[in-house]
Amino acid sequence: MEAVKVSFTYPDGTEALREVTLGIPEGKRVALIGPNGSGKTTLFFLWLGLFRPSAGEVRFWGKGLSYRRGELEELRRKVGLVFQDPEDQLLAPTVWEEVAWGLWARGYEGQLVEEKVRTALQAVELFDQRHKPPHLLSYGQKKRLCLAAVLALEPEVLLLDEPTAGLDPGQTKRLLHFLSGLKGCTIVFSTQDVDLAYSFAEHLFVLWRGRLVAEGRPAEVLAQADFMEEVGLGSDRPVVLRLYQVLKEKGKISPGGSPPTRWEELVALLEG
Ligand SMILES: Nc1ncnc2c1ncn2[C@@H]1O[C@H](COP(=O)(O)OP(=O)(O)OP(=O)(O)O)[C@@H](O)[C@H]1O
Repeated sequence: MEAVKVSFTYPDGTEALREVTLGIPEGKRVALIGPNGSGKTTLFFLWLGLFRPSAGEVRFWGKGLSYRRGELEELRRKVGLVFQDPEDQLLAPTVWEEVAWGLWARGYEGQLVEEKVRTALQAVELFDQRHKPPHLLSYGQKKRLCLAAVLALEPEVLLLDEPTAGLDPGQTKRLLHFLSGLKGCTIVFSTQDVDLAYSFAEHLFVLWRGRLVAEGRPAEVLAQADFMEEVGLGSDRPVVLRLYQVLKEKGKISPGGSPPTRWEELVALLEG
């Protein structure tokens, strides 16, 4: 998925994106990081063809979007978006139907629907709640239900808008573990959390005031404290990276190799 010199201005005149050019590497976990209002959600909507750019071109694996109805339907079969706010996505009377709905809309029936719904709900630990109305779920459960509804459709590309916002640490850990196991799926997630971007993304894009201001490997981009401060993401480097650098300076960890991205890896390095 690519954006080529994409600009987007809302009808009220707010310029949300200006000349953004970026390409999502296929099959990778990719973070879009930026402070509030930097244009992350707008970019997701453009990728899904919900908005058309004011200038520039949105491409899906090299092909520019034409916005014809059939093409948009095809695009939305391949690209799944999980909204930041679950209330924007949930519409069915029960948890089970919330997941089944998208499958029915695609012509799936009977036992196949049963199986796909069960698998998706079990993946997000909500199968036991399948008879409940979604509005009675907790916020974190609603977020996981939205993910299940999209996962059941087996998208090639998963767009996750702030996937861990509002989840407790246990849920966050299990969600990331689950997402790491989705082989072959390109995952693009938006966040303002440098620790999340560092530990989970393989590639990273930094948006600031609607512009793309950096991209690269998380360990390289997020290590630049002054730059991160300038673009409104605070001067704190990711905790694991910071500790690794301090321990290396103090000679507690032998130099060489790439920095660890998770606590477990840092501890393993310390234990030598
Ligand atoms: N419907 C709209 N009409 C007018 N302006 C909008 C609309 N939606 C978003 N904006 C503006 O567009 C800019 C980009 O918003 P967007 O939601 O894409 O940012 P974001 O990076 O996803 O922010 P957050 O991290 O807060 O979710 C902001 O200035 C926002 O106020």
